[in-house]
Amino acid sequence: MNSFVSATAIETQPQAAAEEVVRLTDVKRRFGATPALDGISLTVKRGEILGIIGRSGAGKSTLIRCLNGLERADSGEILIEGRDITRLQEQDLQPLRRRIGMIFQHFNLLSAKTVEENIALPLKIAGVARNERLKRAHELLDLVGLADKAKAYPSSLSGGQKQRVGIARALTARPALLLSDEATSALDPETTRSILALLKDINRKLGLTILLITHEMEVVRGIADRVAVIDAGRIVEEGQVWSVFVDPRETITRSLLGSIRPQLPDHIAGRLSATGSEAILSVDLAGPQAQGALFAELSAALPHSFRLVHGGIDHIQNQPVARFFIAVPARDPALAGKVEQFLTARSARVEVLGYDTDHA
Ligand SMILES: Nc1ncnc2c1ncn2[C@@H]1O[C@H](COP(=O)(O)OP(=O)(O)OP(=O)(O)O)[C@@H](O)[C@H]1O
Repeated sequence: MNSFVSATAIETQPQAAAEEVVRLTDVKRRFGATPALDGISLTVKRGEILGIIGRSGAGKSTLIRCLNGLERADSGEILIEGRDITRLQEQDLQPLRRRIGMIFQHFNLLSAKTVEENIALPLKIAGVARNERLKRAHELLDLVGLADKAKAYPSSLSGGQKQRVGIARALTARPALLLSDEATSALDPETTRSILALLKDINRKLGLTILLITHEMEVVRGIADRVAVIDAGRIVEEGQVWSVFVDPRETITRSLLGSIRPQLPDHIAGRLSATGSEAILSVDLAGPQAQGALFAELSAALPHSFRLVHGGIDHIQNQPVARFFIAVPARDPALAGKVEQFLTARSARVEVLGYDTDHA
């Protein structure tokens, strides 16, 4: 973990405004026949990290452009710290845009300027004196762990270092909201983890509100408090990250969760049919139950009632989240029902996926 300077030196300006930094109500934006945003309603509370996840074409970029006022919504309200940006003229949007810092997939740094100049640029544009803006740039370089790179040019930095500069620049004007647009999509997994750790650290230290737009559930899993799934311009599922992981309701959410959630191995899934010698059940559960002696108790209550096939326990937002696959002998047709009853009585979600005949 990096050692960062005291957050008090660079705190975001406290605002007397409402708890909600962002509130969208029934926002619509259509391009010809395509409803890019089809009635989006969501809120982001101060200090919260909200992940918005969706496939390509789901409406993420349109949502970002509407949020920073680059795109006009056809209808609906977009409140940033209580002010409806859909009603503002272009010249009134400018100060509001300064309340939103942005980081991008490809960093968008100016190659002819040094790291400190890149970071100080928003203050230069705002007319802040050179000494003051460089002081601020150095505070931010300390915060992102790049104090020794002030005089370097972006071309000499790694992708992770460039994104740290991008984060520092986004924070220069002390924004109320950090908007992250696929900020880790161009980075390798290890660098992604370090950038997510940095964002979480800044969120904790500064109380910074972060809206993460991504197509990767791993990013959401890493740092978000809540997740909203966007599909065809609509929020189709929303909740605390751990609860969406344990009980995804929508097919699109299950698909986005993909391999970061245990799946029945392909060679077993491919064998499943409507009859067979064993029923294959998925078992999902979260909280203390996920770490309890659930299977030992099941074994004691119903001896020889199951075989563990696959799965494990993950920890999301400090919550144990478990997903297992078990095989239950089908010779006693009532057994699968009894096992299911035993597990559901202990708050597990159980689904019979099919029957297997060949587990040798
Ligand atoms: N300027 C535009 N003109 C016409 N159609 C557009 C325009 N911008 C977006 N769309 C359409 O609106 C829908 C949502 O697009 P958007 O770019 O917001 O999705 P996205 O989730 O950001 O996708 P990606 O991850 O691929 O960038 C798509 O069907 C897209 O083709």
